[in-house]
Amino acid sequence: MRQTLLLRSIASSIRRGRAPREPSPPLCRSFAAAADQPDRKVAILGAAGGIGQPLSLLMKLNSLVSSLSLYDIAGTPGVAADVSHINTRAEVAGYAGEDQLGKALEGSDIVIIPAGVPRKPGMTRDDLFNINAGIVKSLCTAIAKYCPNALVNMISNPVNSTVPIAAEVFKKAGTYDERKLFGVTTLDVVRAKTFYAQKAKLPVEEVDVPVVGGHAGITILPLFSQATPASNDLTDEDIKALTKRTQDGGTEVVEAKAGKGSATLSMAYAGAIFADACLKGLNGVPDIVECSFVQSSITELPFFASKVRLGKNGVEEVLGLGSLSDYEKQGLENLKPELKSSIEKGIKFAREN
Ligand SMILES: NC(=O)c1ccc[n+]([C@@H]2O[C@H](COP(=O)([O-])OP(=O)(O)OC[C@H]3O[C@@H](n4cnc5c(N)ncnc54)[C@H](O)[C@@H]3O)[C@@H](O)[C@H]2O)c1
Ligand SMILES: O=C(O)C[C@H](O)C(=O)O
Repeated sequence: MRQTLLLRSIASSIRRGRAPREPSPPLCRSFAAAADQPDRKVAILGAAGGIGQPLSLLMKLNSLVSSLSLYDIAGTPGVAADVSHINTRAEVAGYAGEDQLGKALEGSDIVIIPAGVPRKPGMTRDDLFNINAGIVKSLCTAIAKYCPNALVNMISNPVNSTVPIAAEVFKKAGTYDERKLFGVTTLDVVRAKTFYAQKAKLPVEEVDVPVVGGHAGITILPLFSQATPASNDLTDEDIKALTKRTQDGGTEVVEAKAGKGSATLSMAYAGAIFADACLKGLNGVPDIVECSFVQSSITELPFFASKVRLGKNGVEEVLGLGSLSDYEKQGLENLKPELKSSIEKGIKFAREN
């Protein structure tokens, strides 16, 4: 088609006795080509919020997305109109209010949930439980009804409890598939990589650090003994400080924002990385591995964050912990009681409400 047009323009220039014009380079190139990618619908619940807006932007830039469904209790028509003008593949629709939730969810391959309240200084993630547990429960009830086969990427805190709540809701509805439910812990990995690269003076884009356990305080356990590239320059004190900074990364941002919420931009980045990995897995790209809080049997706890291999049906394999340093072994034992109690709290809430 382009070639035919070019030939016609050359022929007409020759007829008019002018030199043929070079075709001009395309304007506003999109980020990536979409050729031959299957159609994928991604829904974001809480899309008008601090995380939801930049996450909507990043998912609009992802050429694996053909349909982007933005849902919130209010404000989504504006976000959707704004994002929809970006010249990338995904068609964008905004839905506001509970009566539009079904339409927002129908046909979704992935549902990302950043709906709920964030922390203020002095609060723990568990202090969000009373509000966010109910929000997550009602959204998951709708997912079970309108898109029971979707992969669910849970961002809403406390993740250590909201993932078990989602599992119980899906079990009750008869739609639970443990391969399709993920607590998003990617921000812990993003932080661990950044802090480790800075301290070890390594190029950050080459660094990998697995983070296991859960997503709150000491339940976040970065495995610096498995970091790559390995660094021989770090002392035990350095590793302790890096571990603490990773565990307190969320609080560092909450305090810096001084009452105006928690991490939103770095979380949107992390959420977009994780959703992209899920999309690639669904599309059959091999060897897609990310850390995530999933149903697990690698410890005695029913949910645990570790490396998981993603495939066409979600989790293909939950990978083991690998060999741990004595410091990490101790960290693992220390985190279990808190993680166990957060998981049980979520399960109890979902069963009783
Ligand atoms: N997993 C992580 O690593 C991580 C990182 C950062 C934040 N978070 C959590 O993400 C959540 C959102 O944070 P934020 O900064 O975007 O908050 P925010 O208040 O800026 O946005 C939340 C959005 O959720 C919407 N919402 C509330 N109830 C809803 C419902 N029933 N249905 C749909 N939308 C609803 C609100 O209208 C709002 O737009 C918080 O719970 C926060 O703790 C998790
Ligand atoms: O710290 C928070 O409350 C938000 C989030 O869980 C984070 O790790 O940044």
